[in-house]
Amino acid sequence: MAKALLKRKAASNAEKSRKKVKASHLSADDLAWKVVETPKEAGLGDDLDGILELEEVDDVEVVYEETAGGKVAKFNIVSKPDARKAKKGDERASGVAGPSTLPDNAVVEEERTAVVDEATFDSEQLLPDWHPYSLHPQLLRSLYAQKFHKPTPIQARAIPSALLGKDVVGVAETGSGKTLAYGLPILHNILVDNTARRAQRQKRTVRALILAPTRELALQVSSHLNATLNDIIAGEVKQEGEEISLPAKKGKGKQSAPAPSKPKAPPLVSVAAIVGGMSAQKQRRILDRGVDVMVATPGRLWDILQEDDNLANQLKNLRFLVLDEADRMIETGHYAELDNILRLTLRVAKDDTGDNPDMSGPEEEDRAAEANVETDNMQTFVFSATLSKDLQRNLKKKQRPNKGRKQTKPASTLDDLVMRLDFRDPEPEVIDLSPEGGMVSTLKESKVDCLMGDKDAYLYYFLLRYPGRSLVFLSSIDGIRRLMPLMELLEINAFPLHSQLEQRQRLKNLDRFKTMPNSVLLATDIAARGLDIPSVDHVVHYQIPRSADVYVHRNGRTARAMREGFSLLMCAPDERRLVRALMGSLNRQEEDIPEMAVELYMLDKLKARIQLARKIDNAQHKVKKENHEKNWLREAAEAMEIEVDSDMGLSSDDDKKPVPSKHQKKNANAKTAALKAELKQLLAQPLVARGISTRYITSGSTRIVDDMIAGQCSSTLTLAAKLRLTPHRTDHETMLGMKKTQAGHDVGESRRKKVKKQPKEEAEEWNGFGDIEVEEP
Ligand SMILES: Nc1ncnc2c1ncn2[C@@H]1O[C@H](COP(=O)(O)OP(=O)(O)OP(=O)(O)O)[C@@H](O)[C@H]1O
Repeated sequence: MAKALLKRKAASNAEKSRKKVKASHLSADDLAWKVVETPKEAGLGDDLDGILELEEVDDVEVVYEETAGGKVAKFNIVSKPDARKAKKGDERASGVAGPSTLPDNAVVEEERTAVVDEATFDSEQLLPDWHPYSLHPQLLRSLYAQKFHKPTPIQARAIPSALLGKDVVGVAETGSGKTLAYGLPILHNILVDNTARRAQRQKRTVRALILAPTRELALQVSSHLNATLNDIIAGEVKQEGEEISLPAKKGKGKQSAPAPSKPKAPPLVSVAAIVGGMSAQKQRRILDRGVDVMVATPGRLWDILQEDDNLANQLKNLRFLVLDEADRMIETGHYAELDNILRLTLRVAKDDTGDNPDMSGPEEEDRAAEANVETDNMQTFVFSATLSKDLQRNLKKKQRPNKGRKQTKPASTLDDLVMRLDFRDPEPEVIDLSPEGGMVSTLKESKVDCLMGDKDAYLYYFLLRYPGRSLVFLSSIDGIRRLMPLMELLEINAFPLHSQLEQRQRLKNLDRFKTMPNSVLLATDIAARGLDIPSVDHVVHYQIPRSADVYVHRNGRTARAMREGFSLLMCAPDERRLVRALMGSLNRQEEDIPEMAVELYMLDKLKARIQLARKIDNAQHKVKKENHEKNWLREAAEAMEIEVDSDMGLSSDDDKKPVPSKHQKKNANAKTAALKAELKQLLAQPLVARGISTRYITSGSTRIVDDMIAGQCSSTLTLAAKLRLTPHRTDHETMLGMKKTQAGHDVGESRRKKVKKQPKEEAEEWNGFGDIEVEEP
């Protein structure tokens, strides 16, 4: 600190001008303090118990703000110009490099894209692991730009087969890159094909249909594919025929006005998402313009298909059909729509005038071939992190039901669905890379046993104890509605995500969750599948998932693409049976999941806050509910031109209830306000771990800086004692006396002994996939 102050006083104007000062003012607590090492010569010894622990901070400029209460010190971080940028600047100034049209903040992109030059891009050298697939150069450049330097295991297995024209059923753990495993072969084929089509000025038709169970997943898949189509060549992001300057990074000052743009040429490959909750007209317009790859949810697509024969005809001639997360799709209540859509993709015998025949089954296929069935080369891809082993075996054995043979009852609706797909390939390639027990190796699982009524407190404890991005799964929308106001009252950044929210709101909440590093998404299982949110630190199962698959997919929102992740299962006594069953389906035991350590002393303190928040919520809820009912009644009565009080008799309930007088209302409001004030006070109090004195804390840390600037810290001891209050980097921000730790570090060992891991034959870089520790039965 002293260093910062001295620096400020010593800073010359010349020095200031060399530094780029950011305009944001920070408080002392926001600065990156580090402990000052005590010089040995001072003879103070090592064990000072923190009393003389000084902290300092570098590269901070102090500015004073005149306020009504007097002068207040604020701080600016001064960043030294980055050597690399400085060099660039020098070069520009000296005219060595030509003037750049890029904004300053695009320097990084400029460097990155410089090598992705269309003419000189050498995939053999730059992407040796991708090179053998001979993908379209546009895709290779994009993979390089996205830093996808090698294929993931599922991509390495699926892409070659798909490029050979085979049907593929791919099962691989969550976050393992399945989207591109099917996406790259599709885009490659269409890119090659479209170059020829464009030359012949042919109209676009849908050649790939990707069906996804939820709107969010469909939108995500479509943007993932679009990002892969973005051809990044030196200095610009370019979709074939389209020129866009690199987007400036968010929040980096003013952006220069866009240069007048040339009329946009259509992209070489067009990918569109057709999902519910968004303007159907707009989606129809997009379809009318022509789409190559359609990513859709079954419900909305079937709605459109019923009115659009042209589109239905296009789907009869698909080149690729994909079922992403097929197992979830049949659970979403859209089975009938899905079935109808899939019927359009069945092969039709040329002499067949009726409904589509069931062409599945090997015998039927042979007969069809003889009976002059229209041949086509549609490829079918089915991908999920969870597909039953039985289903995979049956697919291999080609035991698909057919008309002639006595049908054995399929094991599940999913088996039924997949078995009804009309694979053109007599032997679809079944690739199963799913790990034993369904869990990703970089995931740390844990469990906490608690009473049902204590789950709110445990959740609150967890969120405060381990700040980060936490995705909390609840089984019902009502549960989310109950928890949301509590979270708000407790000042937790929480957002809901469930099917009864408007689509716009769903996307907005998802976006907020994605962009805020310390936030909570309270979600139903619509968020369990496929969503690729970068850096979800924790998944919390507030309620036990209803099946093993759901458990796997929920957990799959964290620990993606080899990142570390953490999951917590909250288990009430009544739910233990479910947990045992859940683990049983995964061939595991309840003891396999280690217990999470909880600081019960801290938990008890939090319970007081929760109780108060519940009281406030109940009071507010009661008023809201009554108001809502009354308003509804009044509006209905007005619409019917009826007097509520007399004719409808609806007022009788109201009559029975004593109408609160103005005074009573005022009292109720005052009571809620008092409760809120009480909660606010509780929230403002530091949470202090057992055995820690609050002696220093109460003296307040924020004023220290002002004191120092005003020269009121006369003795070193006073200063040091006050400085002791500045939290150290490793100290927990809200729980004083506790260390900041990662959730995974506070988890005990699994109660089952682990067998020593066998040494692997060959170390792979992407080694988390399909690799799980073997445990004793
Ligand atoms: N070859 C690659 N190298 C590095 N990262 C990749 C590669 N391919 C895909 N990724 C990234 O990995 C992440 C997970 O990919 P994706 O969403 O396709 O996983 P998934 O297997 O479909 O997961 P889920 O089963 O949960 O749907 C994405 O952020 C994606 O950009």
